[in-house]
Amino acid sequence: MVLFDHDDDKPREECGVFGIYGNHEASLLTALGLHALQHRGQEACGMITFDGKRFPSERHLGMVGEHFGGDLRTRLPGHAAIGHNRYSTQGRTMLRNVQPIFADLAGGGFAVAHNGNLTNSRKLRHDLVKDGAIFQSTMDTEVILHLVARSTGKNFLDRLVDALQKIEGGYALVGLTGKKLIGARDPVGLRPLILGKLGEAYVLASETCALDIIGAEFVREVDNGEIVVISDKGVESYRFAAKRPTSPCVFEYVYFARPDSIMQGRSIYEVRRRMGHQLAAETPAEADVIVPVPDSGVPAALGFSEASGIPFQMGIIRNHYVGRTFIQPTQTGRQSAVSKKHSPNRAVLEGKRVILVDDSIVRGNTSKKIVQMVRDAGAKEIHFRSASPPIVNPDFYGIDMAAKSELFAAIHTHEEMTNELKVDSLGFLSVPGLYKAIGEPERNAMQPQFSDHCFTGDYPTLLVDNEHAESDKERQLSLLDDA
Ligand SMILES: O=P(O)(O)OC[C@H]1O[C@H](OP(=O)(O)OP(=O)(O)O)[C@H](O)[C@@H]1O
Ligand SMILES: NC(=O)CC[C@H](N)C(=O)O
Ligand SMILES: [Mg+2]
Repeated sequence: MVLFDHDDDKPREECGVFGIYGNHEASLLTALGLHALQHRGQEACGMITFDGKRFPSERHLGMVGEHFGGDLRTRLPGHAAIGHNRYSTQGRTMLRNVQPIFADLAGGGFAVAHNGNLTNSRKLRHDLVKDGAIFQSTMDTEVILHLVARSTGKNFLDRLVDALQKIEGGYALVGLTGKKLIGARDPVGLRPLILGKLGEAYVLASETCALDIIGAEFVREVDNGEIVVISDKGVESYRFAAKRPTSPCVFEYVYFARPDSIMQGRSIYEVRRRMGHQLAAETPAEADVIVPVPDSGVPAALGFSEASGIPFQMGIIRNHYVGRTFIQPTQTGRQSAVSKKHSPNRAVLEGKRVILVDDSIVRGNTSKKIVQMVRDAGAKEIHFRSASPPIVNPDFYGIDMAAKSELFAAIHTHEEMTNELKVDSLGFLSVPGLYKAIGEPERNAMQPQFSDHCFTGDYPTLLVDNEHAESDKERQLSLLDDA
């Protein structure tokens, strides 16, 4: 008998991670960094510092601005800190599932914050529990702490390497011990992690926008399969996986990252604008105005307008007090956020032939509502364009696209989508067009330059949990009902 609903452990989306070592305002700077990374996770935020003796820590449900104001130097003192913005992938939104998570290991304290999603964490968790491990959360991330704790490696680094070699999936990790700030990136390089410098202090962050906000300079990206250890000795680098070409998640370029961030030397904004150029070339339409679906559709719409010569107009106004909708944890939350977020600008739309440009269509929540809204505001024709290809496969590395049955393009033909959206025409960017926009002449089918599984079905890692059938008992990760 199942006593409670199964923990809703379906993957959702990204998270933001930040770490700093060697600055006595570490917590203040971490709060700023997390603030710049708010778009990567809106459900919870947390921070842990090291003050020379202990690990002051705060973990909250909600956003950074609500919790990390005031005199943080008193609340969270120390010269080193790590922080996290959570967008849950495994484990519901509740206090015990807020990161960073901490453990008192035999050798001292260890805290970790994770962006990404592990694809074998449920299998590992079941094995660990059988072996006596007591889990405090239902997050995939916690298995890392248990694996480090149980490793017989001779020092901390060996134990961490041991743990990382057992996990599969996507991860950018920041870790903190009494002596070190640690960064690690999965062997494929699915999730982003960069190294920066602020005076004598070193910084780790998901995106460059978090360096900009604190005035830090970009040093380099953490390599796929690399661990960086930052201590009083400076930065040391170790490999825990064989060298292979990196293949970051292409969705960072499409939607996740902030447009002012730089990834792999590319401006996200410029990439998205080029997606718009490409989209205009591949799926032209006759129209009076190009209207972006704010926020993430804006650069591509601008590009579409540049390439087509059709004027760009703000035909949809975005309410600034509603965040990202796709990263809401529930379908009801997502739908109500979409309605509150966008309003039609009748002055632009009435009597016009409109091309609506968004970065992507996932479940179709946004596009369906927007089209209706634009129609009600008097648009004569509506042509919907997505600046990414149809999303037809689920993601298991930290994006909220777990079930194929939820993906609009996976369950409908092109004609059905056109009818369901009630548009005059519908167009998507092609996979070759996407690669071209990012700056690659073509996709390397043997070794794709990006993890593009949501479009192609080509998964870069093993999907252990997905292939392992769980019993009812196994699916229920925790009986503690404290949501
Ligand atoms: O098809 P759907 O399931 O609706 O998901 C896709 C939509 O969600 C995202 O917007 P979001 O509101 O999350 O963020 P944004 O403000 O950055 O565009 C994305 O930009 C699309 O607009
Ligand atoms: N979106 C993320 O990167 C989430 C990290 C982690 N898997 C969690 O659920 O907390
Ligand atoms: Mg959007």
